[in-house]
Amino acid sequence: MSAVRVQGLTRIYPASDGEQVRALAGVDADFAAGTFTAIMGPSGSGKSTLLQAAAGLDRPTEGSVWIGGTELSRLSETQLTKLRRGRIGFVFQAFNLIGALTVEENIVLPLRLAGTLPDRAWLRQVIERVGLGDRLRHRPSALSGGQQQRVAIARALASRPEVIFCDEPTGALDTGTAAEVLTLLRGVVNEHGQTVIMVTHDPVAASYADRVMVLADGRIVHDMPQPGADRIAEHLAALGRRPHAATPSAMGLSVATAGAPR
Ligand SMILES: Nc1ncnc2c1ncn2[C@@H]1O[C@H](COP(=O)(O)OP(=O)(O)OP(=O)(O)O)[C@@H](O)[C@H]1O
Repeated sequence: MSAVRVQGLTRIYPASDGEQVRALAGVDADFAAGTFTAIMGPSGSGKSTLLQAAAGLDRPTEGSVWIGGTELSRLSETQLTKLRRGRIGFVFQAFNLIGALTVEENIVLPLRLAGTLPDRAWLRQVIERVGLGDRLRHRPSALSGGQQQRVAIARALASRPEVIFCDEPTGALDTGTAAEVLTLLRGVVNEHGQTVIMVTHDPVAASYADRVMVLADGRIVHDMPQPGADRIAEHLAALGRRPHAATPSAMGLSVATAGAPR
């Protein structure tokens, strides 16, 4: 069963010089329920655009997106908002927590916005999983970066969504804290059967996934079962050597030495 499917996904942006930017050029992909996928590729290859379209945050120029059995282009803006609040979770690099609210209030905010009552037993599990039970009354500013990202993950999980989309969730974290956050995402897939789709530049982060998809120029150029951090880095470095492709430094390449515990 697919948690997310995209077909013929094309996104064209108007550019300031009157030209057009083809950020996605007909992407087909199927993300099975209960799997963890990393989306990688050079800067400007279309990763965030793919994530935004697949998550219903942006409407594609052409093509279709399904979340479970629901095709997004058939939905009104109100229906799309409802679907995003109930069936999708988001985690961003910049945490995006509300400073005036406590940790607990941040976690339940999407449920309040959706006007739904929290499933108390599920929330307890989520809070226990992210290890923030003793921080619920704190403001986000009193927490470390890793703890703030764990609040953001708990918030993404609060509605018990089918899919969690993450855009560079460890981009602002040090290596050790990043490993904790990635282990948490891995556990969400292994133990709760949720689906995680994560954009990352980091081969070590990608090595926590079941599958690695690499984009270049708005197309999928590699789609492989977890090959390990070293192989991922090699694939990315090879892409960087192609004519006209982004340089390895623009890809934020780091030399990967460690694989991830699964
Ligand atoms: N709102 C926009 N308006 C115009 N062009 C855009 C817009 N958003 C993205 N683009 C262009 O679309 C292409 C793909 O951008 P996207 O952000 O998806 O790439 P990315 O792979 O996520 O890059 P990065 O790794 O640097 O975040 C780029 O050429 C970018 O400049």
